[in-house]
Amino acid sequence: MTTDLRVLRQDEWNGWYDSLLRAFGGVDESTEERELWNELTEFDRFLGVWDEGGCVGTAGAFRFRVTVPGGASVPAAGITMVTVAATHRRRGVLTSMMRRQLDDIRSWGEPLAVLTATEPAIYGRFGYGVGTFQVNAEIDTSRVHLSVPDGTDDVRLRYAAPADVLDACEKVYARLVPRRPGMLARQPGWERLALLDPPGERDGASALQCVVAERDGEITGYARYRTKLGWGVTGHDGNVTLNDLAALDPATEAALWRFLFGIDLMTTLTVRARPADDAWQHLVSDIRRCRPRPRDSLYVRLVDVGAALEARTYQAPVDVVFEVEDAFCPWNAGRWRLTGDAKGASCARTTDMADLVLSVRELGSAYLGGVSLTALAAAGRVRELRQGALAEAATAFGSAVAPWLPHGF
Ligand SMILES: CC(=O)SCCNC(=O)CCNC(=O)[C@H](O)C(C)(C)COP(=O)(O)OP(=O)(O)OC[C@H]1O[C@@H](n2cnc3c(N)ncnc32)[C@H](O)[C@@H]1OP(=O)(O)O
Repeated sequence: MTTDLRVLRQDEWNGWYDSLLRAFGGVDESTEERELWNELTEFDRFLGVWDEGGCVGTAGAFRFRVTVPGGASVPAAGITMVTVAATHRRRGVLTSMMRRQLDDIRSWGEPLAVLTATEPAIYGRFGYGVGTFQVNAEIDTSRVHLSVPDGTDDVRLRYAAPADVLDACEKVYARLVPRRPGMLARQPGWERLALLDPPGERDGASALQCVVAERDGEITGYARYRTKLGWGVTGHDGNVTLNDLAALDPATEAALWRFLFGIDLMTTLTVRARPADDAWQHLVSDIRRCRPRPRDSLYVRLVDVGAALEARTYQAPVDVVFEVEDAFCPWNAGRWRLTGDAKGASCARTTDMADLVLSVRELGSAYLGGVSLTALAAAGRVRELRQGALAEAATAFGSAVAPWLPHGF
């Protein structure tokens, strides 16, 4: 099979995007969403594979910055829109795009690549490890109650049209980005994703609604959500679905959750893609009736092991030699000495004996502090050669705040 893999041209985008939608199950997307993705496409970083004029492969790499433990904002390629036409599957087209992408990302000097996967089994072979988990929940708000902290009553809530307060909400989001590993610094344009609200995709629910929280005249948080009223034999049976919520302090956080729990005629609150350590889980009277479920979220690939490990800090002093296996990006393979603490780190090639043996995929999983090296060792995926090195590294790599990806891409 001879196919042509090359950078996407602007005049090819429509056919390229149609091919992508077909591979994602023939999604019928709104014009509004299509136009937004077209605007967000970074043409110099998007690839297409062509067979006799037809598009059979798509892949992109957004120019992102992701927060790492310690608060630094590190360049990361946001891998997206990866598809291969069903007519051309299992012939190595995906592998050829992954090869080209990772070589490109290395040449751009970006130490990380990140993605969310339609199927978790796809990307491990290319060195991506699951680095963050999210929590989904179906909360029975007719039975579950909240205990809120002092100060909650000082927070004022008001309804606002989502577009009218977009800039103010984005400022709140931007203040939260350095506080939590995994959060993405949003480039101009990306905030509009949160406003997408095509009537055809509401499934009987309301248009997007927004409530902002204020204290002393300043916006300190917001929630965007939809409501869907239903009636059962016992009466009202409505559902609230939360799209996103951000709060700068505990009182604001509690005020917003109390609002969502208390909307009249609603008996359930559906929560998607929240941080693993989200505060509401500790405000509720009955976590079991909230049915929290973890799900894999952001996959992380260290494209440059040395630069990536140096870019974050470590919550306890660490001095270990890793033997890294990386068949797909062999420039990472070999021994690296990492020394670091909460102030900074250095990571360089070494000929010293290895303390821990692992593949780049495990390093990707542990990188943001959301997956423990000890757990990976218990699964046989990290081997300890020097006694004590595992506990030392596992403690150092941890994060006081659970890493979290705030939105898809
Ligand atoms: C970041 C994102 O965009 S995630 C979106 C991923 N895309 C989708 O889910 C859209 C629907 N699926 C597809 O488009 C395609 O099936 C793809 C992209 C997942 C795979 O494309 P292909 O060109 O068929 O993959 P390719 O032939 O290069 O396979 C490489 C290897 O991965 C394996 N593989 C491919 N797809 C899968 C899968 N879904 N699950 C498990 N293994 C897989 C292949 O078996 C092969 O293994 P091998 O090297 O041991 O033989």
